[in-house]
Amino acid sequence: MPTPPAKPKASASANVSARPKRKSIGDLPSGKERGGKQPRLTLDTFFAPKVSVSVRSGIDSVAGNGVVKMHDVVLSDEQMKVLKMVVDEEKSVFFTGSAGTGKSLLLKAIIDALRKKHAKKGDCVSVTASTGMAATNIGGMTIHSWGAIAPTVVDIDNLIKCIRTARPALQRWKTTKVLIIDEVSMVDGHLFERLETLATRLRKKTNKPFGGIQLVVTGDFFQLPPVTKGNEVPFFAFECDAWKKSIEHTVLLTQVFRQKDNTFVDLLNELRHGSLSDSTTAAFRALSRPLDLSKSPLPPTELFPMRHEVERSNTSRLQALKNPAFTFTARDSGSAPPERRKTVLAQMVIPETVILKAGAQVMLVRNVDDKRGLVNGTVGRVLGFYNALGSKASDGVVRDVALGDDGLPIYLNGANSVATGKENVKPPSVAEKPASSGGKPTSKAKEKISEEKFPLVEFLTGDGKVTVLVTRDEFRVEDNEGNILARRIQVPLILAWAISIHKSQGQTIQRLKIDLGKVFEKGQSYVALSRAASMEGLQVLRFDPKKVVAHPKVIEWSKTLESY
Ligand SMILES: Nc1ncnc2c1ncn2[C@@H]1O[C@H](COP(=O)(O)OP(=O)(O)OP(=O)(O)O)[C@@H](O)[C@H]1O
Repeated sequence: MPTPPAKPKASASANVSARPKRKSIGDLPSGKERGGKQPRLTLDTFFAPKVSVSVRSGIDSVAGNGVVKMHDVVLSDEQMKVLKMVVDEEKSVFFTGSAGTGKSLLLKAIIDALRKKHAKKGDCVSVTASTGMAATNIGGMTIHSWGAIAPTVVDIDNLIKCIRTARPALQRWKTTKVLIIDEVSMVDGHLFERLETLATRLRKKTNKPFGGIQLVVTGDFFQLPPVTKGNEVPFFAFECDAWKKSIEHTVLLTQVFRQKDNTFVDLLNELRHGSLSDSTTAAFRALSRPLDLSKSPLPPTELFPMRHEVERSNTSRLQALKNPAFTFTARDSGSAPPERRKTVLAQMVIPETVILKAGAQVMLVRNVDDKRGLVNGTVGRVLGFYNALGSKASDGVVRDVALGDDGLPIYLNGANSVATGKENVKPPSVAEKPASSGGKPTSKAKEKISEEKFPLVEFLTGDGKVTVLVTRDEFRVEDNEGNILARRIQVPLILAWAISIHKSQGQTIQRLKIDLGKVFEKGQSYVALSRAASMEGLQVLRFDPKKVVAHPKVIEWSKTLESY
């Protein structure tokens, strides 16, 4: 049975402090600032635009026997229960669970199923998340962008006036049947309240909460909290009245998939709640030993709380490599005025310049092939730089490559054909012999070979190694009418000897090194440590139980949750 809606003990107004004034792309001036000769504003002038991404996930079958598969993964009973509750029973649901319980995977299954169900009704399924990164991962928009919530417009009547001038946003408010919100732990309670008010006022009159929109909300409140200024106490979404009114069912997923080792799962669970027994503390301290480097071609990825620490670590390690550097400069375009375009491009996960060398550790920042583990967050090592085969060099992220006995790459063009190439030699010759799979070279493989050389990367996935040539891909930001404000064509890789804890959220990392001495935020240690797939692949430095803190409000509230 689903649990009844959670009844948090903390009151909606408890520990609430002034909301931080956050800047976003083209913040709307305040009411005062907008007086006088200012041109009439439309919402397109200030809210963050839609981020367009490719999410290549899908349900393989929604079979009559009720079994749902995400590619080769079969949803568990508890995941199925949520899926049915959302898709068949049309309930407003919040599903949560500790790190690795398959919330993201389930959400992708839900999105696919809802889109299929509502295929004829256009865009009535709205996919959003609290942060740009999280939105990118599920092919959605930030909740601020979706709702046209200008952080600087405090007065709700003013905000409504603004939204009414933005046809696409108003349309979304009116036509949405299901609103999905991912990584809800970072949604400020005041924002949630505001969304509910807007839904009630902008949509047809109804007695139903949230203007009759079905909510599908997920996240883990033990992970990262809403951003606050200084020492402000966060006001979590679960604390606000709108939450209590709108969420019909709360489901706690209990089966952890990321870690296979139950001992590790138990240790992480204690860590999640921030109350560690002596034996758990001892177990984490014992993980300070260095990882066995002979067991993997890659050194462990280091996690840092601060972006500048990440940059310093990556830059110094790149410099230490003696191999020649290959610089990939983004090809940028877009219809936004130059300054605006610059701001939009600066916020993309992929930088304007990517400098790589053979031997560099890199991370894929695109979901390319879930089935083979080539997803946003997969880490690999650059083996060398080679030409892409085929007519277009920038037609899509990866080309399958295997290394031949002579150490040269064999290009697998599609499933059946091959060609070989030499590093830094242009163009590589097209092999006439069939691949080991027995196919023949396609005509495409014989077409003109691009001048540009791309990194050949050996990725380490949960199932082993996958070697692919990573070509350029398109990152784009659109406004709400689908106009491309900014487009960046770039190799979808970032350096990954080190990454920030923020960027690591949602990822599964096979080999990880974390220095907890530098961690400051509640939930941050848990997010960092729970990325590890195993204890064997995890090194923890300066483990200090005092740095492992869960927010007391979250602990209290979580006591009201039970598994379904
Ligand atoms: N039903 C399932 N069967 C097998 N593997 C699964 C299942 N559900 C999820 N997984 C796998 O478990 C891992 C963790 O899943 P996922 O990232 O969805 O968890 P999460 O709850 O969103 O974690 P986090 O809160 O840390 O982001 C992934 O590798 C995912 O493919």
